[in-house]
Amino acid sequence: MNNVLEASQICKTYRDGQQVTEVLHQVNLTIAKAQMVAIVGSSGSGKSTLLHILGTLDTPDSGNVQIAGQQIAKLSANQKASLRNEKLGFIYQFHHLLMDFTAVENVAMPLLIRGQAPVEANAAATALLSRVGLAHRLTHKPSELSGGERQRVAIARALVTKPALILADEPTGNLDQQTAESIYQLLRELNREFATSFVVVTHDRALAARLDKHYLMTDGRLEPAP
Ligand SMILES: Nc1ncnc2c1ncn2[C@@H]1O[C@H](COP(=O)(O)OP(=O)(O)OP(=O)(O)O)[C@@H](O)[C@H]1O
Repeated sequence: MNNVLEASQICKTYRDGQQVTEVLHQVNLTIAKAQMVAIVGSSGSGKSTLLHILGTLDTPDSGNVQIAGQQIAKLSANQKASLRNEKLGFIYQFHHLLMDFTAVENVAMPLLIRGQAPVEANAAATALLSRVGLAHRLTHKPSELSGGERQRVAIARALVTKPALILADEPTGNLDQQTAESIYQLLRELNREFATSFVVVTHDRALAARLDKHYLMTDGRLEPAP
């Protein structure tokens, strides 16, 4: 099985009293191993909602999500948490790094949660931080790093468990053009090196056009870009 993710006929509606908002309408998405896919769309079109559903952090009203061959709807909360820890990595625009911990500690955290010994976890985190160009920032805390450096720490943290699929919400969102370019180059290198698949939600159409496949989200409908 070469598909890391298969989502079919995903629907999601929010109800607030009388008001019904259909946020996702019969969305289909398939991601192959080592494929990088972009989703572009205007604000409020449903991109983050879809990303949360693909990441098993939210449930669709109907439709199926399969990750690494497993039907998400059949899993318990604990099984979903294990699947997230083993198969998925998350990168957010605002990093969500732990502010009281150093770069190495932030990156080692997912391995420690898995039960890996601290010495090994720190060695793996150090190697990956060096790989993303932060060998000289290992013991810095997030407040002592630039925006681009923090994003690199977040990328290293997402990759340290060698996930099959990384879900990235605006990974270059609040960065200047040059830093955004270097983050794109880094994601592409890591994609080639580890055969990691990516779903990247972005407003940056130039970035989207450089990924392997590019979709447009319009009012909850996902279509391949022309
Ligand atoms: N918990 C919720 N309850 C009600 N409506 C919601 C909820 N979460 C999201 N929405 C609505 O769903 C729609 C899609 O939101 P979503 O965050 O997925 O959009 P987006 O495409 O990611 O936007 P942006 O680019 O601004 O982040 C929006 O109209 C939003 O107001």
